[in-house]
Amino acid sequence: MTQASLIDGKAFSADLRGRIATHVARLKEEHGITPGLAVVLVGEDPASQVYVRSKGKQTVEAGMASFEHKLPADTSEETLLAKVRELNEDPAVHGILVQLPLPKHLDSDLVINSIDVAKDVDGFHISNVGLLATGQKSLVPCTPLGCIMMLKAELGDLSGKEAVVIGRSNIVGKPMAQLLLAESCTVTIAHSRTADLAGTVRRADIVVAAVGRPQMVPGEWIKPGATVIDVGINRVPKEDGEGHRLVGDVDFASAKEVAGAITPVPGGVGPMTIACLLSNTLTACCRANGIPEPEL
Ligand SMILES: NC(=O)C1=CN([C@@H]2O[C@H](COP(=O)(O)OP(=O)(O)OC[C@H]3O[C@@H](n4cnc5c(N)ncnc54)[C@H](OP(=O)(O)O)[C@@H]3O)[C@@H](O)[C@H]2O)C=CC1
Ligand SMILES: Nc1nc(=O)c2c([nH]1)NC[C@@H]1CN(c3ccc(C(=O)N[C@@H](CCC(=O)O)C(=O)O)cc3)C=[N+]21
Repeated sequence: MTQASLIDGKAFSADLRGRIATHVARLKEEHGITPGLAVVLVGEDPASQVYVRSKGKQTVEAGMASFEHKLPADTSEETLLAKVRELNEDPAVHGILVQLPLPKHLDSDLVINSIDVAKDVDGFHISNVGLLATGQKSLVPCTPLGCIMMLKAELGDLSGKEAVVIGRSNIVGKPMAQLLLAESCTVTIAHSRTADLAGTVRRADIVVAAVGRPQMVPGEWIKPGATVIDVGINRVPKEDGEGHRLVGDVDFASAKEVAGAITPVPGGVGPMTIACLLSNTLTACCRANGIPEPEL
Protein backbone atom coordinates (compact mmCIF):
# COMPACT_ATOMS: atom_id res chain seq x y z
CA MET A 1 0.00 0.00 0.00
CA THR A 2 1.36 3.42 -0.91
CA GLN A 3 1.43 6.05 1.79
CA ALA A 4 -1.16 8.80 2.00
CA SER A 5 -0.25 12.18 0.57
CA LEU A 6 0.07 14.88 3.19
CA ILE A 7 -2.35 17.80 3.07
CA ASP A 8 -0.09 20.65 4.10
CA GLY A 9 -2.29 23.08 6.04
CA LYS A 10 0.69 25.19 6.95
CA ALA A 11 1.65 25.86 3.32
CA PHE A 12 -2.00 26.16 2.25
CA SER A 13 -2.71 28.73 4.97
CA ALA A 14 0.43 30.74 4.19
CA ASP A 15 -0.75 30.96 0.59
CA LEU A 16 -4.24 32.03 1.63
CA ARG A 17 -2.84 34.65 4.04
CA GLY A 18 -0.72 36.02 1.20
CA ARG A 19 -3.79 36.47 -0.99
CA ILE A 20 -5.65 38.10 1.92
CA ALA A 21 -2.75 40.54 2.48
CA THR A 22 -2.89 41.58 -1.19
CA HIS A 23 -6.61 42.39 -0.92
CA VAL A 24 -6.10 44.21 2.40
CA ALA A 25 -3.40 46.40 0.78
CA ARG A 26 -5.76 47.17 -2.11
CA LEU A 27 -8.61 48.07 0.29
CA LYS A 28 -6.29 50.55 1.97
CA GLU A 29 -5.04 52.04 -1.27
CA GLU A 30 -8.35 52.33 -3.07
CA HIS A 31 -10.74 52.97 -0.19
CA GLY A 32 -8.60 54.06 2.77
CA ILE A 33 -10.07 51.22 4.86
CA THR A 34 -8.17 48.88 7.21
CA PRO A 35 -10.03 45.73 8.29
CA GLY A 36 -10.00 45.31 12.08
CA LEU A 37 -10.35 42.16 14.20
CA ALA A 38 -11.11 42.30 17.93
CA VAL A 39 -10.39 39.25 20.08
CA VAL A 40 -11.80 39.02 23.60
CA LEU A 41 -10.15 36.62 26.02
CA VAL A 42 -11.65 36.05 29.46
CA GLY A 43 -9.33 34.39 31.97
CA GLU A 44 -5.80 33.09 31.71
CA ASP A 45 -5.96 29.64 30.13
CA PRO A 46 -2.39 29.20 28.79
CA ALA A 47 -3.43 27.38 25.57
CA SER A 48 -5.95 30.15 24.78
CA GLN A 49 -3.29 32.80 25.40
CA VAL A 50 -0.89 31.15 22.92
CA TYR A 51 -3.67 30.91 20.37
CA VAL A 52 -4.80 34.53 20.83
CA ARG A 53 -1.22 35.79 20.51
CA SER A 54 -0.68 33.88 17.29
CA LYS A 55 -3.96 35.23 15.87
CA GLY A 56 -2.95 38.81 16.73
CA LYS A 57 0.43 38.36 15.07
CA GLN A 58 -1.02 36.94 11.86
CA THR A 59 -3.72 39.64 11.76
CA VAL A 60 -1.05 42.35 11.80
CA GLU A 61 1.09 40.47 9.25
CA ALA A 62 -1.89 40.50 6.86
CA GLY A 63 -2.03 44.30 7.20
CA MET A 64 -5.15 44.34 9.39
CA ALA A 65 -5.68 46.05 12.73
CA SER A 66 -5.69 43.76 15.77
CA PHE A 67 -7.46 44.69 19.00
CA GLU A 68 -6.91 42.38 21.99
CA HIS A 69 -9.12 42.66 25.03
CA LYS A 70 -8.04 40.59 28.03
CA LEU A 71 -10.48 40.43 30.88
CA PRO A 72 -9.96 38.75 34.26
CA ALA A 73 -11.43 35.27 34.88
CA ASP A 74 -13.99 36.69 37.34
CA THR A 75 -15.41 39.23 34.85
CA SER A 76 -19.18 39.60 35.26
CA GLU A 77 -21.57 38.81 32.43
CA GLU A 78 -22.66 42.44 32.46
CA THR A 79 -19.09 43.68 31.93
CA LEU A 80 -18.46 41.21 29.11
CA LEU A 81 -21.75 42.12 27.39
CA ALA A 82 -20.82 45.82 27.71
CA LYS A 83 -17.46 45.08 26.06
CA VAL A 84 -19.18 43.29 23.17
CA ARG A 85 -21.62 46.20 22.80
CA GLU A 86 -18.70 48.65 22.65
CA LEU A 87 -17.03 46.56 19.90
CA ASN A 88 -20.35 46.24 18.01
CA GLU A 89 -20.50 50.04 17.85
CA ASP A 90 -16.83 50.62 16.96
CA PRO A 91 -16.50 51.34 13.21
CA ALA A 92 -12.81 50.33 13.23
CA VAL A 93 -13.82 46.80 14.27
CA HIS A 94 -15.18 44.58 11.47
CA GLY A 95 -14.79 41.22 13.20
CA ILE A 96 -15.33 40.15 16.82
CA LEU A 97 -14.18 36.84 18.31
CA VAL A 98 -14.89 35.88 21.91
CA GLN A 99 -12.51 33.06 22.75
CA LEU A 100 -14.26 29.88 23.91
CA PRO A 101 -14.69 28.17 26.28
CA LEU A 102 -15.71 30.97 28.66
CA PRO A 103 -15.44 30.57 32.44
CA LYS A 104 -18.42 28.57 33.77
CA HIS A 105 -20.27 31.51 35.38
CA LEU A 106 -20.76 33.11 31.93
CA ASP A 107 -23.55 32.11 29.52
CA SER A 108 -21.67 31.64 26.24
CA ASP A 109 -24.86 31.41 24.11
CA LEU A 110 -26.02 34.76 25.48
CA VAL A 111 -22.62 36.37 24.88
CA ILE A 112 -22.18 34.97 21.34
CA ASN A 113 -25.70 36.02 20.34
CA SER A 114 -25.03 39.57 21.56
CA ILE A 115 -22.33 39.99 18.87
CA ASP A 116 -23.45 41.97 15.80
CA VAL A 117 -24.26 39.24 13.21
CA ALA A 118 -22.31 41.17 10.58
CA LYS A 119 -19.19 41.12 12.83
CA ASP A 120 -19.54 37.48 13.96
CA VAL A 121 -16.40 36.21 12.18
CA ASP A 122 -16.61 32.91 14.12
CA GLY A 123 -20.01 32.24 12.51
CA PHE A 124 -21.39 31.08 15.89
CA HIS A 125 -24.33 33.55 16.19
CA ILE A 126 -27.69 31.77 15.83
CA SER A 127 -28.51 33.93 12.80
CA ASN A 128 -25.34 32.86 10.98
CA VAL A 129 -26.02 29.23 11.97
CA GLY A 130 -29.53 29.50 10.50
CA LEU A 131 -28.31 31.24 7.34
CA LEU A 132 -25.74 28.48 6.77
CA ALA A 133 -28.31 25.73 7.38
CA THR A 134 -30.71 27.29 4.85
CA GLY A 135 -28.02 27.93 2.22
CA GLN A 136 -28.05 31.71 2.53
CA LYS A 137 -25.09 34.09 2.60
CA SER A 138 -23.51 34.03 6.06
CA LEU A 139 -20.23 34.08 7.91
CA VAL A 140 -19.04 30.46 8.04
CA PRO A 141 -17.22 28.97 11.10
CA CYS A 142 -13.45 29.10 10.48
CA THR A 143 -12.43 25.52 11.28
CA PRO A 144 -15.03 23.81 9.02
CA LEU A 145 -14.38 26.43 6.30
CA GLY A 146 -10.66 25.59 6.36
CA CYS A 147 -11.46 21.86 6.19
CA ILE A 148 -13.73 22.33 3.14
CA MET A 149 -11.09 24.41 1.37
CA MET A 150 -8.48 21.68 1.84
CA LEU A 151 -10.94 18.95 0.78
CA LYS A 152 -11.85 20.80 -2.41
CA ALA A 153 -8.19 21.47 -3.21
CA GLU A 154 -7.45 17.77 -2.71
CA LEU A 155 -10.50 16.16 -4.32
CA GLY A 156 -12.10 18.78 -6.54
CA ASP A 157 -15.85 18.14 -6.74
CA LEU A 158 -17.13 16.55 -3.51
CA SER A 159 -20.61 15.67 -4.76
CA GLY A 160 -21.81 12.14 -4.12
CA LYS A 161 -19.02 11.34 -1.68
CA GLU A 162 -19.76 9.52 1.57
CA ALA A 163 -18.64 11.85 4.36
CA VAL A 164 -18.51 10.92 8.04
CA VAL A 165 -18.05 13.66 10.63
CA ILE A 166 -17.13 12.39 14.09
CA GLY A 167 -18.31 14.95 16.65
CA ARG A 168 -21.45 17.11 16.80
CA SER A 169 -20.30 20.31 18.52
CA ASN A 170 -21.71 23.67 17.49
CA ILE A 171 -18.26 24.98 16.65
CA VAL A 172 -16.94 22.12 14.50
CA GLY A 173 -19.05 18.99 13.91
CA LYS A 174 -22.45 20.51 13.05
CA PRO A 175 -21.24 23.32 10.75
CA MET A 176 -18.81 20.85 9.12
CA ALA A 177 -21.72 18.56 8.31
CA GLN A 178 -23.71 21.52 6.88
CA LEU A 179 -20.85 22.50 4.58
CA LEU A 180 -20.36 18.92 3.35
CA LEU A 181 -24.09 18.67 2.72
CA ALA A 182 -23.96 21.94 0.77
CA GLU A 183 -21.25 20.30 -1.37
CA SER A 184 -23.71 17.43 -2.03
CA CYS A 185 -21.91 14.81 0.03
CA THR A 186 -23.94 12.07 1.72
CA VAL A 187 -23.29 13.05 5.32
CA THR A 188 -23.30 11.01 8.53
CA ILE A 189 -22.68 12.67 11.89
CA ALA A 190 -21.26 10.27 14.47
CA HIS A 191 -20.95 11.00 18.21
CA SER A 192 -20.45 9.32 21.57
CA ARG A 193 -23.71 7.33 21.24
CA THR A 194 -23.03 6.04 17.74
CA ALA A 195 -23.52 2.27 17.88
CA ASP A 196 -20.88 1.10 15.43
CA LEU A 197 -18.34 3.87 14.99
CA ALA A 198 -15.74 1.66 13.28
CA GLY A 199 -18.28 0.38 10.73
CA THR A 200 -19.61 3.91 10.14
CA VAL A 201 -16.14 5.36 9.52
CA ARG A 202 -15.24 2.43 7.21
CA ARG A 203 -17.90 3.55 4.71
CA ALA A 204 -16.47 7.05 4.37
CA ASP A 205 -14.66 8.54 1.40
CA ILE A 206 -14.13 11.59 3.61
CA VAL A 207 -13.53 11.34 7.37
CA VAL A 208 -13.52 14.47 9.54
CA ALA A 209 -12.51 13.73 13.14
CA ALA A 210 -13.48 16.41 15.69
CA VAL A 211 -13.69 14.59 18.99
CA GLY A 212 -10.97 15.75 21.36
CA ARG A 213 -9.65 12.25 22.12
CA PRO A 214 -5.98 11.68 21.32
CA GLN A 215 -5.43 9.23 18.42
CA MET A 216 -8.80 7.51 18.86
CA VAL A 217 -9.33 6.75 15.14
CA PRO A 218 -7.00 3.91 14.08
CA GLY A 219 -5.92 3.19 10.51
CA GLU A 220 -7.97 -0.01 10.50
CA TRP A 221 -11.18 2.06 10.55
CA ILE A 222 -10.17 3.97 7.41
CA LYS A 223 -11.39 2.87 3.97
CA PRO A 224 -8.36 2.50 1.67
CA GLY A 225 -7.80 5.71 -0.28
CA ALA A 226 -10.12 7.84 1.89
CA THR A 227 -9.33 11.49 2.66
CA VAL A 228 -8.83 12.10 6.38
CA ILE A 229 -9.16 15.54 8.00
CA ASP A 230 -7.97 15.58 11.60
CA VAL A 231 -9.38 18.52 13.56
CA GLY A 232 -8.28 17.29 16.99
CA ILE A 233 -5.73 19.29 18.96
CA ASN A 234 -4.70 17.25 21.98
CA ARG A 235 -1.78 18.03 24.25
CA VAL A 236 -0.21 14.78 25.52
CA PRO A 237 2.92 14.20 27.62
CA LYS A 238 6.04 13.38 25.58
CA GLU A 239 7.32 9.78 25.69
CA ASP A 240 10.49 10.86 27.52
CA GLY A 241 8.35 12.60 30.15
CA GLU A 242 9.71 16.06 29.27
CA GLY A 243 6.98 18.51 28.27
CA HIS A 244 4.09 17.99 25.88
CA ARG A 245 3.41 17.41 22.20
CA LEU A 246 0.33 17.88 20.04
CA VAL A 247 -1.54 14.92 18.54
CA GLY A 248 -4.80 14.74 16.62
CA ASP A 249 -7.91 12.58 17.04
CA VAL A 250 -6.56 10.23 14.36
CA ASP A 251 -3.71 7.77 14.88
CA PHE A 252 -1.56 9.35 12.19
CA ALA A 253 1.04 6.55 11.94
CA SER A 254 -1.48 3.80 11.12
CA ALA A 255 -3.94 6.01 9.19
CA LYS A 256 -1.33 7.26 6.73
CA GLU A 257 -0.70 3.65 5.63
CA VAL A 258 -4.32 3.33 4.46
CA ALA A 259 -5.66 6.79 3.62
CA GLY A 260 -5.31 8.48 0.22
CA ALA A 261 -4.58 11.84 1.84
CA ILE A 262 -4.40 13.07 5.43
CA THR A 263 -3.86 16.29 7.39
CA PRO A 264 -1.12 16.27 10.02
CA VAL A 265 -1.36 17.67 13.57
CA PRO A 266 0.18 20.16 14.03
CA GLY A 267 0.35 21.86 10.64
CA GLY A 268 -3.05 20.80 9.28
CA VAL A 269 -6.43 22.23 10.22
CA GLY A 270 -5.11 24.58 12.96
CA PRO A 271 -3.24 27.05 10.74
CA MET A 272 -6.13 27.00 8.23
CA THR A 273 -8.53 28.02 11.02
CA ILE A 274 -6.59 31.22 11.66
CA ALA A 275 -6.28 32.00 7.93
CA CYS A 276 -10.06 31.59 7.57
CA LEU A 277 -10.60 33.93 10.51
CA LEU A 278 -8.64 36.59 8.61
CA SER A 279 -10.60 35.78 5.47
CA ASN A 280 -13.91 36.20 7.34
CA THR A 281 -12.70 39.53 8.76
CA LEU A 282 -11.88 40.76 5.25
CA THR A 283 -15.29 39.55 4.04
CA ALA A 284 -17.09 41.28 6.94
CA CYS A 285 -15.17 44.50 6.23
CA CYS A 286 -16.07 44.47 2.54
CA ARG A 287 -19.76 43.80 3.28
CA ALA A 288 -19.83 46.59 5.90
CA ASN A 289 -18.49 49.05 3.32
CA GLY A 290 -20.50 47.90 0.30
CA ILE A 291 -17.34 46.74 -1.49
CA PRO A 292 -17.48 43.54 -3.60
CA GLU A 293 -15.99 40.59 -1.71
CA PRO A 294 -12.76 39.21 -3.16
CA GLU A 295 -12.60 35.63 -4.47
CA LEU A 296 -9.90 34.07 -2.30
N1 LIG B 1 -7.87 22.85 14.68
C1 LIG B 1 -8.74 23.74 15.09
O1 LIG B 1 -8.77 24.83 14.57
C2 LIG B 1 -9.71 23.41 16.16
C3 LIG B 1 -9.55 22.23 16.84
N2 LIG B 1 -10.44 21.86 17.80
C4 LIG B 1 -10.22 20.54 18.41
O2 LIG B 1 -11.18 19.63 17.87
C5 LIG B 1 -11.57 18.68 18.85
C6 LIG B 1 -13.09 18.73 19.02
O3 LIG B 1 -13.46 20.01 19.47
P1 LIG B 1 -14.97 20.38 19.82
O4 LIG B 1 -15.85 20.06 18.69
O5 LIG B 1 -14.96 21.75 20.37
O6 LIG B 1 -15.23 19.32 21.03
P2 LIG B 1 -16.52 19.00 21.92
O7 LIG B 1 -15.98 18.40 23.17
O8 LIG B 1 -17.42 20.16 21.98
O9 LIG B 1 -17.25 17.85 21.07
C7 LIG B 1 -16.71 16.58 20.94
C8 LIG B 1 -17.64 15.68 20.18
O10 LIG B 1 -17.04 14.38 20.10
C9 LIG B 1 -17.98 13.41 20.48
N3 LIG B 1 -17.33 12.27 21.15
C10 LIG B 1 -16.73 12.24 22.36
N4 LIG B 1 -16.28 11.00 22.62
C11 LIG B 1 -16.60 10.24 21.56
C12 LIG B 1 -16.42 8.88 21.25
N5 LIG B 1 -15.79 8.04 22.08
N6 LIG B 1 -16.87 8.42 20.08
C13 LIG B 1 -17.50 9.24 19.22
N7 LIG B 1 -17.70 10.55 19.45
C14 LIG B 1 -17.25 11.04 20.62
C15 LIG B 1 -18.94 14.10 21.44
O11 LIG B 1 -20.16 13.40 21.39
P3 LIG B 1 -21.44 13.80 22.29
O12 LIG B 1 -22.02 15.00 21.63
O13 LIG B 1 -22.29 12.59 22.20
O14 LIG B 1 -20.91 14.08 23.66
C16 LIG B 1 -19.00 15.50 20.84
O15 LIG B 1 -20.03 15.61 19.89
C17 LIG B 1 -10.76 19.04 20.10
O16 LIG B 1 -9.56 18.28 20.08
C18 LIG B 1 -10.43 20.50 19.89
O17 LIG B 1 -9.26 20.89 20.57
C19 LIG B 1 -11.55 22.63 18.07
C20 LIG B 1 -11.74 23.81 17.42
C21 LIG B 1 -10.83 24.32 16.44
N1 LIG C 1 -14.29 31.66 19.59
C1 LIG C 1 -13.42 30.70 19.28
N2 LIG C 1 -13.11 30.46 17.99
C2 LIG C 1 -12.21 29.48 17.66
O1 LIG C 1 -11.94 29.26 16.44
C3 LIG C 1 -11.59 28.72 18.70
C4 LIG C 1 -11.95 29.03 20.03
N3 LIG C 1 -12.87 30.00 20.29
N4 LIG C 1 -11.41 28.34 21.06
C5 LIG C 1 -10.37 27.35 20.84
C6 LIG C 1 -10.48 26.68 19.48
C7 LIG C 1 -9.20 26.00 19.06
N5 LIG C 1 -8.75 26.71 17.88
C8 LIG C 1 -7.49 26.54 17.28
C9 LIG C 1 -7.06 27.31 16.23
C10 LIG C 1 -5.79 27.18 15.69
C11 LIG C 1 -4.91 26.26 16.18
C12 LIG C 1 -3.53 26.15 15.62
O2 LIG C 1 -3.07 27.04 14.92
N6 LIG C 1 -2.81 25.05 15.88
C13 LIG C 1 -1.45 24.81 15.41
C14 LIG C 1 -0.54 24.50 16.58
C15 LIG C 1 -0.56 25.50 17.71
C16 LIG C 1 0.26 25.03 18.91
O3 LIG C 1 1.45 24.70 18.70
O4 LIG C 1 -0.29 24.99 20.03
C17 LIG C 1 -1.44 23.60 14.48
O5 LIG C 1 -2.37 22.79 14.56
O6 LIG C 1 -0.49 23.49 13.72
C18 LIG C 1 -5.33 25.45 17.21
C19 LIG C 1 -6.60 25.58 17.75
C20 LIG C 1 -9.67 27.68 17.59
N7 LIG C 1 -10.66 27.73 18.46
